[in-house]
Amino acid sequence: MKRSVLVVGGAGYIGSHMVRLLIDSGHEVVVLDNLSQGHRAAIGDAELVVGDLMNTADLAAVFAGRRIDAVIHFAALIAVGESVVDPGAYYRNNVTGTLNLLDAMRNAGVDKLVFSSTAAVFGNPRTERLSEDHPLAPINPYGWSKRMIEQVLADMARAWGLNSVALRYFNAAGAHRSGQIGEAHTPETHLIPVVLLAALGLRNGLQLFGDDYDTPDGTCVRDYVHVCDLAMAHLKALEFMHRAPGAHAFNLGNGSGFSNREVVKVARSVTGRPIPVEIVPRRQGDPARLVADGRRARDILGWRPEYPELGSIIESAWAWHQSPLYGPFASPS
Ligand SMILES: NC(=O)c1ccc[n+]([C@@H]2O[C@H](COP(=O)([O-])OP(=O)(O)OC[C@H]3O[C@@H](n4cnc5c(N)ncnc54)[C@H](O)[C@@H]3O)[C@@H](O)[C@H]2O)c1
Ligand SMILES: O=c1ccn([C@@H]2O[C@H](COP(=O)(O)OP(=O)(O)O[C@H]3O[C@H](CO)[C@H](O)[C@H](O)[C@H]3O)[C@@H](O)[C@H]2O)c(=O)[nH]1
Repeated sequence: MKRSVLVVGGAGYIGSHMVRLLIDSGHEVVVLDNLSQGHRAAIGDAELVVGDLMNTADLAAVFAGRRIDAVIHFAALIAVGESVVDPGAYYRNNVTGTLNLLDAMRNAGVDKLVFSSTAAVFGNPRTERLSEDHPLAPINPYGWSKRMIEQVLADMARAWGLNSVALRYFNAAGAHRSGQIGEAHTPETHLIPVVLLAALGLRNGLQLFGDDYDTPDGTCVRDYVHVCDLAMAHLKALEFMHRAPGAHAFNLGNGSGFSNREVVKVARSVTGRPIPVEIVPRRQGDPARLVADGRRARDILGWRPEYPELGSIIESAWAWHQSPLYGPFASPS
């Protein structure tokens, strides 16, 4: 069924892949983004309202005069290390900003939300793979900001009937098969793009944050999931909310963990370039290992990742970073 969807943070990395999928699937889209990290060019012909979650007038204006069936909310500050250094900015933007959005939704009578949560809500894992039943015990302000909103969503389901799905992504990576959109943050802090920028000679190699973790090779382990597979999970969540009221959460990962050293090795093989690595001290706030047990999303949402292999995820990101279209995205807007 055709839906009318507000995508908040839709000009960003994951949001722009969502916008593309919604349009390709025949849905109507309006994007709200402050372009602090987003790119106008990433959303093609979709309608863009430039506005900020911290400005309640911007929010009221985007809902006024539009029929919106559901909101997909990507807008946030996203860097784990930065959140340890500047927690206030993270709680303000991610928590207060989302509360403002929820108030505007309630005022406009919109009761469906898909929320970008994160594996960082779990903190240090007590089991090899993280299922939805694992305790939530974040170890950095970024993770706490998302954990708090998950609680807010549960409370608002009871208070006024908000229906929501929190999707806890593990590590998003890769780019759209068209080669037209992909990851481009300023500054770039995520491992795979940093490694690929080093392969291109646009950075002096990779600073690897710590090799003294309790993992097989001493470097952190993460579960990489293709950005287009994440977008597909949102489409399924959108339909799920129509048949399952209340607040729900799903973990989205492929269930395979790769150490930072393994990521560099696969990237060297995909790019055929030497990628120099310098070991530096640990970055604050990093859990040693985050790997998903994604069975619930597969069983209940029917989510089936199309690109589960790390090699193909990095290949798609490499194609994007080499594309002439990447250049204009290398700074925001
Ligand atoms: N990238 C990952 O690996 C990852 C993993 C888990 C969860 N997440 C979550 O997914 C979401 C999207 O991540 P991303 O990598 O696409 O990030 P991104 O920075 O590329 O996208 C976020 C977008 O939101 C916009 N934005 C930020 N604050 C805003 C505000 N106050 N008002 C309006 N717009 C605002 C930015 O301009 C940007 O376009 C985030 O909520 C993030 O926490 C990301
Ligand atoms: O230059 C770098 C960049 C990263 N790393 C390491 O690579 C691993 C992955 O780091 P990323 O910054 O790529 O990703 P995170 O796991 O810290 O966090 C990402 O995934 C999380 C979910 O797992 C969050 O939701 C978050 O938004 C998103 O930034 C970490 O061990 C990090 O220390 C380096 O060694 N050098």
